[in-house]
Amino acid sequence: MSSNKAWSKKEFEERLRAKGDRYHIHHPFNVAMREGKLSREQLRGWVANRFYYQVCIPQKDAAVMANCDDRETRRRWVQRILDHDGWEGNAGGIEAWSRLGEAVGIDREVLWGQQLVLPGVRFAVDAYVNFARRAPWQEAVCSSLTEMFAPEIHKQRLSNWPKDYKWVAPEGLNYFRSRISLAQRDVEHGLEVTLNYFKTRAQQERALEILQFKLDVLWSMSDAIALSYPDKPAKTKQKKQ
Ligand SMILES: O=C(O)c1cc(C(=O)O)c2c(n1)C(=O)C(=O)c1cc(C(=O)O)[nH]c1-2
Repeated sequence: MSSNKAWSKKEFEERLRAKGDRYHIHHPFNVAMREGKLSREQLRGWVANRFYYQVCIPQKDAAVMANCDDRETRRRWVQRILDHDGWEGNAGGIEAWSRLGEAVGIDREVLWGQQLVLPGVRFAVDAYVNFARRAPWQEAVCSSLTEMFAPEIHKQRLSNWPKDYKWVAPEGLNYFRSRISLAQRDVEHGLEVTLNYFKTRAQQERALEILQFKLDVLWSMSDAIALSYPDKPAKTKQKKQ
């Protein structure tokens, strides 16, 4: 039966990439961000909540490594943890995100204390970390492939924030700048693992479901943030008495 035939690697990759139409780049909250429509409070809410994702990513990557029995893979994967946690002479991504927090005016203690992290964001991010703890490491690698779509969203922010959110200190944007090349490197490795591991058609379809799960994690985070930081109703002109 032809419908059960495995896709070629090329077609499999194309189907993974086609999932980009469900990326949070299309979420109404992100669309509003790109169109310069967010209030200071909304932008601060987003930065404070995304911080929880940032601090959990290295734990997620450590879970992948803990489950991985392949030394070569671990040697490459460990770099992801260092990218976020930093090392001597490099403060790392979490610190860069915390500079973004300062640039939008969030008190360092409030940010690091996770005081603004919403329950929905916590649930979504924790679901991702728990998936990486429990799944075979190759499945966890597959779930990181939303990063295929991340360079575009970082580029959007780099291009529109300086004109639409002039009140944000420019050095706050360094995190986005740093992630473009790192995401591309991560994706190269993630795709290599995924295209080799998911071989049969059923496995390839499972990979698409895993990617969808991760897209849903990101979408749910945006839903929770949008709900708690709603648009202000447009001001109506006061009638002169
Ligand atoms: O700003 C974003 O929209 C965005 C999205 C994603 C993603 O697609 O998962 C990541 C990042 N940023 C990011 O900065 C990052 O370090 C990262 C790591 C991972 C991952 O799943 O391992 N995703 C992402």
